[in-house]
Amino acid sequence: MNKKTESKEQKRSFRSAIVLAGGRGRRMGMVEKALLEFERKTILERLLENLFRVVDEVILSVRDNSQKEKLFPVLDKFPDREIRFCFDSLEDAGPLEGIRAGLLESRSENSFVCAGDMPFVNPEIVDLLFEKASGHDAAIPRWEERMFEPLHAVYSKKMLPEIEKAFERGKHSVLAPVFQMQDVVFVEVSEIREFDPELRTFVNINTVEDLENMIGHAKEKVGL
Ligand SMILES: Nc1nc2c(ncn2[C@@H]2O[C@H](COP(=O)(O)OP(=O)(O)OP(=O)(O)O)[C@@H](O)[C@H]2O)c(=O)[nH]1
Ligand SMILES: [Mg+2]
Repeated sequence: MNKKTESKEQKRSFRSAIVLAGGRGRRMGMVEKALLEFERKTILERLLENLFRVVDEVILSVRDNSQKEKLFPVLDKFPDREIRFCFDSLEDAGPLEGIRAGLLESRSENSFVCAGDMPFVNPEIVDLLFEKASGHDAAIPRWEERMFEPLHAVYSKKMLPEIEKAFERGKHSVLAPVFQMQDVVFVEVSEIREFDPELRTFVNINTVEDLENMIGHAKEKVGL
């Protein structure tokens, strides 16, 4: 680490990331997507390596204890890092429930939230989103009018009461509480492209085809 990076890190406040991993991976055939491996590393390990360049703790948002046990071995790869688990209260309520559990567990006012099936999350973009969110309720990438990346965004704890209200109204979309918050910063994808021209940071793996497209022969390696 050079002096410039060191002084930048000293200045900033404690940062948390929440990795959503409580889904069932139905479109992939019920696999644990975070544990898919290519080039000898799981998606989760890659993601944690990238996140720990810019955050101080990571919360793995899982549905229950048996899922925690499956993901637990990844902690061995990060012996000096702060990694905790949180659990859904509502069963199969989707990513919004995972965000709620994560924000409750987070030690920071602002947390970067991403899906656990994103192998190429770019630390520079995470850094940018934290900077944009500072003093605001959230910072969310926006493609164009009403197209967003809500599972690659920074949220403050102010989202929590809005999540409660959304659930009370029977709304489970992540954007439902977002649009109720007063001070959300939208970060244009054109700005993100300056750091990540191919926007690999948003890549997520939903289907076997996604996996094949991304890593060519990975299909063989994971035995699908
Ligand atoms: N904690 C938690 N995370 C979830 C839940 N549902 C989805 N996620 C996570 O949210 C992210 C985005 O969800 P999807 O891409 O739909 O993943 P998925 O639900 O496993 O996949 P499908 O079953 O194919 O929809 C993934 O990282 C999931 O693991 C949930 O009920 N609880
Ligand atoms: Mg899903």
